Amino acid sequence: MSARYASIGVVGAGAWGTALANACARAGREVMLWGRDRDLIAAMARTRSNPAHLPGVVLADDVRPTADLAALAGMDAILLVVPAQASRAVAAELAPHLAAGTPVVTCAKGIERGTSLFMTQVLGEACPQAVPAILSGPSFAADVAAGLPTAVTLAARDPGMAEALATALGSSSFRLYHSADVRGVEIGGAAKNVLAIAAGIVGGRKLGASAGAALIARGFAELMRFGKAYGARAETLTGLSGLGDLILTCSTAQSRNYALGLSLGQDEGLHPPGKLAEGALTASVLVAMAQARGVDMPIARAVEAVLAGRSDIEQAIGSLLARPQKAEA
Ligand SMILES: NC(=O)C1=CN([C@@H]2O[C@H](COP(=O)(O)OP(=O)(O)OC[C@H]3O[C@@H](n4cnc5c(N)ncnc54)[C@H](O)[C@@H]3O)[C@@H](O)[C@H]2O)C=CC1
Ligand SMILES: O=C(CO)COP(=O)(O)O
Repeated sequence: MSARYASIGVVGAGAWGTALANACARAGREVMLWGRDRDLIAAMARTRSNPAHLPGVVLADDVRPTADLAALAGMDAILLVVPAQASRAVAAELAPHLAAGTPVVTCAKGIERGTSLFMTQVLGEACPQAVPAILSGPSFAADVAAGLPTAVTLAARDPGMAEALATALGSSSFRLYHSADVRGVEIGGAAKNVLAIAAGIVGGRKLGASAGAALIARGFAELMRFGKAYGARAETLTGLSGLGDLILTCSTAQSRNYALGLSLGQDEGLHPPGKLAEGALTASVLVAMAQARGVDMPIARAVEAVLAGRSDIEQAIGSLLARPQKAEA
C-alpha cells in the first residue's frame, strides 16, 4: 500500500521541512523539497545543507531541493511545512499544481488568526481538491534530522489513508502512529505552544521544578477542556500530539516557545528575535475560541495578557496564584 506514496513533496525548507525531507528519504521515499528563497535553495542543492535553519545536518541524497512549486506536480503526497499563519497563502499557491485527491499533510502547529480555523480547515478552503491530513507530536527538527528516536501521530479522516501515509513515511527511528482524529491532533499542537510559553516564564522566574510540574498538569487540564469543547477525542489529547508534545515543549529551552517564555520571565522581552514561536501568534485566537465556548483557560489567558502588554509577569503569576481553591477535576 505504501507504494502509493513513493514520492513526497515537502513544501517549506525551514528546520522542520528539512528534517522531514530527510526522514522521508530515510523511509525510502523520493523527495522534492520546496523553498521560496531561490538563493537558499540553490545553496542547499550545492552544499547539501541548510545552515540557516538546521545547522550541522547533511541533506540526504534522495532529497532534491527546488524553488519551483510546479515541480511538485505529480508527487504522491505533500507535506506542508510552513508557519501556521503562512499556510493558507502557500497552500493556495500550491493548489493549481495538485491532482484531485492528493493528500496534503499539514505539519504546522497553530490556529489561523482572523478566521479561527484549524490547519486542516485552512487547507480545505485553500486547496479544496486535496485531502487534508496532519502530522504532529513531540519531535524537535534537530532530533529527527539526527535520526534520534521520535514518535509522532499522523491523522486523516480516512483511517486507511492515515495508515498508508504513516507506513510510507515512518522508519525505525521516526515512528508514526496513525489516527482518524484530525481535530484532536491539531488542537494538541496548537495549544501546547501557548502553554510552553507559560512554562518558560516559570523557568525564567526560577519558581522551581514543583511549579513547573504543576504548570504542565494544570495546562494539560486546559488543553483537555478546550479539546473536548472542539470535538477532540480524549485518547488523542492524552497521546503523543497532546500530552506528549506538551511535556516536551514545556521541558527545555530547545523549544522556541519555551525559550520565548524564559526570556519574558527573565525580563528580557521577546527574545530570541527572528525565531518562530507559534504560541505567541496562537495565544489570542486560542483564548478567544475558549471564551466563545465557555472554556476556562486561565494559564493561556495569562500568557495572552502578557504578550498583549496588558499584564506584567508578576501580575500574571499573582492572578493565577490568587484563583480560588477548587476541586481538581
Ligand atoms: N522546528 C521544529 O522542531 C518543529 C516545527 N514544527 C512546526 O513546523 C512549522 C514550521 O516551523 P519551522 O520549520 O521550525 O520554522 P522555520 O522558521 O525554521 O522555517 C519556516 C520556513 O517557512 C518559510 N516561510 C515563512 N513564511 C512563508 C511564506 N509566507 N511563504 C513561504 N514560505 C514561508 C521560511 O522561509 C522558512 O523556510 C511551525 O508551525 C512549527 O510549529 C513542528 C514540529 C517540530
Ligand atoms: O513542536 C515542537 C516540538 O514538538 C517544536 O517546538 P518549538 O516550536 O517550541 O521549538
